[in-house]
Amino acid sequence: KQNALTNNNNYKDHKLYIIMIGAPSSGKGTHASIISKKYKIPHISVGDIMRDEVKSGSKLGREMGDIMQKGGLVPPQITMELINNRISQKDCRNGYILDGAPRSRYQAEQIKNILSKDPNNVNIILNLDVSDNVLKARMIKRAECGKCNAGMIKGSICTNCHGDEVIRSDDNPRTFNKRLTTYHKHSDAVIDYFKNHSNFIIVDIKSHGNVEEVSKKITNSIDYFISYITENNQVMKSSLENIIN
Ligand SMILES: Nc1ncnc2c1ncn2[C@@H]1O[C@H](COP(=O)(O)OP(=O)(O)O)[C@@H](O)[C@H]1O
Repeated sequence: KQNALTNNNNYKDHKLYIIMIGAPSSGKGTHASIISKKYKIPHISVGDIMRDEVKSGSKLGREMGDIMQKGGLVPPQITMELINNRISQKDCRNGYILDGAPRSRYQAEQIKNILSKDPNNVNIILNLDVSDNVLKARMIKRAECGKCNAGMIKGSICTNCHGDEVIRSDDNPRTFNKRLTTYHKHSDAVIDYFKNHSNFIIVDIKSHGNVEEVSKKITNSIDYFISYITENNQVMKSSLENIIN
């Protein structure tokens, strides 16, 4: 169903904020990019922002690069500063999709505080759920475009901009396993934190299928949410899980 939010990226006083969480290789970046185009909200990839800082060669970038190469988390204050700088830009005024944060309870608290300032925000947390075996198999096959950062399969050309592939230096089995361990260490705390805050809706998306299948589930859940708001003029405060999967 088309409505004001999809056309105009806000409905009355509601703005759309989507937070993508999920393990490395769960598809956060791919789906964030699809959602960004469909709902006309900017895609904020925390990993890309950090990689840009590393590429800049700054002292901060060098320190961050070491941590990222070891599969750890960049310190929380630095992470929040990078996120805050980006989301305070003009294009984020009417909502955005945050891909790659929060990754710890502290980040969850900070992001909750930012998004709770406006009680009319539509805050959807998409939790991409994929088993570790599938994640590992995906990592071995994946590359990304050196030009536009879109996700792609190794040995192909970018379908988005025809750019050449690059393989992320942290997509090797050793670093990947560490990233996975880091993810499992924090993910329950992040999800539990939001479960206790009623102005955030958490949608668990079983993401084992192909991109189209998963994308359909995601779009259905967002559209369901939007039509609820359109019809009731209030933000829904219950779980969508049963409707989506
Ligand atoms: N919110 C964050 N907090 C701390 N570190 C982060 C955050 N987001 C990204 N990073 C760092 O950047 C790396 C790459 O992140 P990302 O590109 O999102 O890939 P993935 O989710 O596949 O691990 C992470 O392993 C971590 O070191």
